Amino acid sequence: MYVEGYRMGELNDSIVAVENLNVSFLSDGQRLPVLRDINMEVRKGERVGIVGESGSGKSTLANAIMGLLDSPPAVHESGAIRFKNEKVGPTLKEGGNRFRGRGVSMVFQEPLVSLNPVYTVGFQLMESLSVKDPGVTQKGRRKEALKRIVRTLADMNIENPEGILEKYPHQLSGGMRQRVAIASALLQEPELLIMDEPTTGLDALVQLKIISLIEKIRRETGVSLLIITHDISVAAQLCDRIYVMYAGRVLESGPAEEIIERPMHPYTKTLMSSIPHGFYDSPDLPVSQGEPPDLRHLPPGCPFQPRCPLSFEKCVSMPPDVTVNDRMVKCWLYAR
Ligand SMILES: Nc1ncnc2c1ncn2[C@@H]1O[C@H](COP(=O)(O)OP(=O)(O)OP(=O)(O)O)[C@@H](O)[C@H]1O
Repeated sequence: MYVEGYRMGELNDSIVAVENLNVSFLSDGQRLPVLRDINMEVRKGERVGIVGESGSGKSTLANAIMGLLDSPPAVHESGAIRFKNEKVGPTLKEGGNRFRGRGVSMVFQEPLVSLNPVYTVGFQLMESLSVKDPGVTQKGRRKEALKRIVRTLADMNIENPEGILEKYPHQLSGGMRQRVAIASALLQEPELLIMDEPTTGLDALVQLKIISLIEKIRRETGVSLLIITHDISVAAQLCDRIYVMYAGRVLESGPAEEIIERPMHPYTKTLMSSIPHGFYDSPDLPVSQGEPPDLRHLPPGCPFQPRCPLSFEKCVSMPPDVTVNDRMVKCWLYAR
């Protein structure tokens, strides 16, 4: 299978590869297809963005990669996930927290999910540190462990890091919680850090600070990043490559710069047109009205077709992946 001009998993710098993944959720006795034929990859040192509206399946994809969909209502229909070219289980059931200590950490959408409300920040960071280095919590090494924790918190631009170790997560501001959650993930020394909506719910100034913090982390640690966001401008600022998701499918992917400057899929164009003018050259396509798709009643063919201002007869059948150099788009406009 060709994705973006190269064979997935063929390069030895692949960190995580998702191949033809199909996942459903059981709902009212029905199988709701939430991820459909997903192919994506994060390579060593890359910053990859998954972009799409609420409900497009971004978090489900991240959870599938993490092995967190290990029981109903999630149903693994088909496909595989590889970590450094090694299959990490043909079924999601094999996966429960499959990456813990193995190189992938996740910062969840709401930092209070990443952080346990009943333990102090210091206790939780010590736990994170022991994922990679189980002996670090032993008596003789506590001083060294504390030093590493304080250094990592300082790297997150937290002033007076010692002062928050005895605090509980709810005693911190939203921005501070996000920094602690990122520190907790980094203490596990991951090769891939997945961040689900890292800036959502934070005020504009804190968002900017978190974005520059993520850039700094990438620069200084070389960690690969998978950024999940509904905000294409966040992906534009942070990512090298972008996958655009809609109704559980990837409709477009390619280098971030090209997607931002020359979006191909009409859905990507509508996402771009929601960015205020002057920030980027928003394409002149009206934002499509209408609700996000109901996965129970997807139209035949392209799922975006009912909202697409450019749809035509062919769109009632599913377009193939059209690959042009390192870009992929799933749209009949390019398959004619
Ligand atoms: N546990 C579940 N049981 C049934 N359906 C679910 C479950 N979790 C998610 N879904 C459905 O799967 C679809 C994708 O949800 P998902 O949270 O992955 O989307 P998203 O793009 O991350 O959106 P958001 O940013 O709002 O979380 C949605 O239709 C959602 O209702």
